[in-house]
Amino acid sequence: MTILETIKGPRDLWPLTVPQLDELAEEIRAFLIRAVARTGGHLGPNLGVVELSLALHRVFDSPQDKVLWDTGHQSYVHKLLTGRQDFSKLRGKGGLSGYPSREESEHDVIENSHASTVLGWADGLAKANELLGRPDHVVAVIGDGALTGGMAWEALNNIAAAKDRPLVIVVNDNERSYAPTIGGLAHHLAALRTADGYERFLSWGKDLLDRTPVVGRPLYDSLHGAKKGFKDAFAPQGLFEDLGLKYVGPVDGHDVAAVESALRRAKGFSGPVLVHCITEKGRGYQPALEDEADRFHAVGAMDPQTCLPLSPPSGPSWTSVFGDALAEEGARRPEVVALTAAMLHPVGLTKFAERFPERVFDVGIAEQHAAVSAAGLATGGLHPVVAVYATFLNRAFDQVLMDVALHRCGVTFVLDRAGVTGADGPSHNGMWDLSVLQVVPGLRIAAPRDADELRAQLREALDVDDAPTLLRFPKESVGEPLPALGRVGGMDVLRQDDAAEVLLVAVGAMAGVCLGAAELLAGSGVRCAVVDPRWVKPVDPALPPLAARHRLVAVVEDNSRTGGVGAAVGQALRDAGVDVPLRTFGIPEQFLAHASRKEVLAEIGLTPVEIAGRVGAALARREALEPKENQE
Ligand SMILES: Cc1ncc(C[n+]2csc(CCOP(=O)(O)OP(=O)(O)O)c2C)c(N)n1
Ligand SMILES: CC(=O)[C@@H](O)[C@H](O)COP(=O)(O)O
Ligand SMILES: [Mg+2]
Repeated sequence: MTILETIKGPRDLWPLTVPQLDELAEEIRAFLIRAVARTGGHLGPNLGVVELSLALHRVFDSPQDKVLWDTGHQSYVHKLLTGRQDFSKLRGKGGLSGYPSREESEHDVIENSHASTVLGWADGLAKANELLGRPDHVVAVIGDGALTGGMAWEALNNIAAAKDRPLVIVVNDNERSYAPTIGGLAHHLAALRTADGYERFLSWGKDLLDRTPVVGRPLYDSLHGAKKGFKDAFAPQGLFEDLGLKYVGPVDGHDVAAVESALRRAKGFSGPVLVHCITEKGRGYQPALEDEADRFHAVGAMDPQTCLPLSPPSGPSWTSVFGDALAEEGARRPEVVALTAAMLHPVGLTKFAERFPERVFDVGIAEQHAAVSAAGLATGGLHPVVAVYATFLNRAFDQVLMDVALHRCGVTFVLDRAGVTGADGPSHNGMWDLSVLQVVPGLRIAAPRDADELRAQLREALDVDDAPTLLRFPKESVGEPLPALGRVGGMDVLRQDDAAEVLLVAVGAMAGVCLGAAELLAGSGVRCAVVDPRWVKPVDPALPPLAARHRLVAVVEDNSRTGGVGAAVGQALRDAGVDVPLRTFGIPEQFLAHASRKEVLAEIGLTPVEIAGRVGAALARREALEPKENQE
């Protein structure tokens, strides 16, 4: 039996010796490589927090003490130590979530996989403990990447002010988000890392000079006098200490005894304290360590020996089509610049960055800053393209509204992972953008249905320099071209039928689903036309009169039904005095449990069969309600 198999809960760690802990760490790494290669997941981040997780659960008594994880993608070891060792369906339907989950365990608190929130949670929990007289500890783990998010600093500002409120912050500093972490903070963390090197260098120098006859001592004394200036130059006084936080570190995050000692010291402080752990993303797995792009930050199911994907993609992704198109546009349009929030490669900016390195800005995990900086770039005469995952733009809504749109800035937002993403769980689905952004005056939104449309709509967006534009597409292969048979207003006709009873309005990647539904309906004698609005906001003025020529209209979108495109179409029809019955198909107003995109789409009825069935039933109900003489 392995040591790992004996760990049923954190307290089983407490009696272990350091050699046993080192052995357990190796067992855990082997487990992670084997299990995550089989299912896919965040392998690199979790390989980097093995010893840290062991030490945390030896020093703190979870769940009484709260162990909190920022972003939560690095909580696999935490799960292994808190009674969850069946990773066979990790991130899959009915299996373990890839993030903390209260439903799974009392040891889990934050399920939200959006970065930079952990310190806010910790601030609140520590205040609650103080007010309710609980002696429990709160320890928050935040990565160096997540620390570049503004929310982290809002929390730090509050935490540092409460000098007598215990709270332990662990900075898991592996020098990377996906790519190496950017910005002044990264430089400061690096300086703190050298602080340790500086001290070691100093003690080495002192020993050497002590052993140097005659000149040694006087030389050491003069150097020592210069120490203050030298230290400030090479290891500046900690930003965190200047804020008012106690600082412990830097600590070798892979030396479990050292981490444990630092955490025990921190636990003993009566106020807020920051433990700076130096770790290595991908530790213990050479292919991850050699992965310059992102140290196997997030891998698909793969062969652990060859690292080749077990199920290669069926075709080019939307991301790759966008990346190629933007690089081409960038060659023609010198005013185009690109912004990423620490996800240059995942959002497809690699090629653009290779060709125009001076025209790409990685702002760190700071989507709000990206939007406001883009407003500045646009006002300065450039055309910024802000490429983010759809769900992460949620936090920049006010900046899109009040900085970009209010000032009519020509900024183009490109939302990857729009719609159901699936395996990353409820906080990763890009299911709110078409609802939340409906209220932004002047913002124009496009949803391409295939690669050609993505390229065309990107060009159209880049031509707009007096208003914000936005494109959105899902996490999947881009699929076959879906050619237009004609155009009505600005809308493409995908299935032509002048005698159609039903009009299906297909939003973006739902075009294929609508064409499939129309085919099924035709098989049961219901004639359908299918249109793709292309630009879904504002609603095309040609849509109400077109709708009026049908007996039923259905809008199908990979977005929340609440306040989405379907709702906007309904409002446009009413405003135009068109009272044709309307059905809206989309994502229900709920948080979706993790499963594959395909499984989730089936669960929520965004499939040809389901849509055909419900449209057919709605039409039948309409017929049943109509007086006989009205029916053709
Ligand atoms: C608001 C937000 N933006 C972007 C992401 C995507 N993302 C997930 S993990 C990650 C990098 C996190 O880096 P760090 O905090 O240093 O953790 P590490 O992976 O290095 O352990 C990013 C950018 C996110 N989860 N949340
Ligand atoms: C934790 C996080 O937010 C990202 O790592 C995300 O899981 C990546 O998603 P994709 O795998 O879809 O790029
Ligand atoms: Mg990091």
